[in-house]
Amino acid sequence: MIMKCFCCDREEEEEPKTSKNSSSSREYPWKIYPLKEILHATNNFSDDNKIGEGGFGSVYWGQTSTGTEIAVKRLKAMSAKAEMEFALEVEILGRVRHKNLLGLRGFYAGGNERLIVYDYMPNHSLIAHLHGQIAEDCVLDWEPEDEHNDRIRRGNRVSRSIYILCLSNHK
Ligand SMILES: Nc1ncnc2c1ncn2[C@@H]1O[C@H](COP(=O)(O)OP(=O)(O)OP(=O)(O)O)[C@@H](O)[C@H]1O
Repeated sequence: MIMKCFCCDREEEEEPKTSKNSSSSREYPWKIYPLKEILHATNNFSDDNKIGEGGFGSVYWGQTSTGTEIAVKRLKAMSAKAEMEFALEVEILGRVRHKNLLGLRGFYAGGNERLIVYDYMPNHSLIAHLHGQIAEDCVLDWEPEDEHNDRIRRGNRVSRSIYILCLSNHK
């Protein structure tokens, strides 16, 4: 799934420095990570650091030497489909930058290893907020009471449509 919906209630933090490896025609705020740096940050992809599992690989929490928290997706098997997912994700997230979208910090590609480094999002995914314990604790009110609530309701409708789109793409 390319559209990454995380609930971002986060402070603005310093962007990673654009590396010499990044495109010179456009200043992308990502970098190509040395494998060593990612291994060090994730404690060699220790099971204790594992925070999730997706269709294409496992996601690990990590911390860089400067103390920045990161999430690293490690593609589990090299296949044409996985390679395509990797390329698309890096390409799209590398171009889009918004405080409510998951930020790409960089990637590593070498041998059979494909790693994508994101900002770590501690607030769980949109799906976790719409389902499960978090959803039970925080029920959205869909009923408009006044103009302000009506705007929120319309916003919720859009979010719902995006969510449904995400789900249908996910199948
Ligand atoms: N940047 C992140 N910060 C915190 N947790 C994350 C981050 N990225 C992924 N996760 C966790 O890892 C899980 C798996 O993420 P991943 O992106 O691999 O899967 P997905 O989007 O559900 O599926 P797909 O493989 O189809 O993209 C997420 O549900 C989430 O719990």
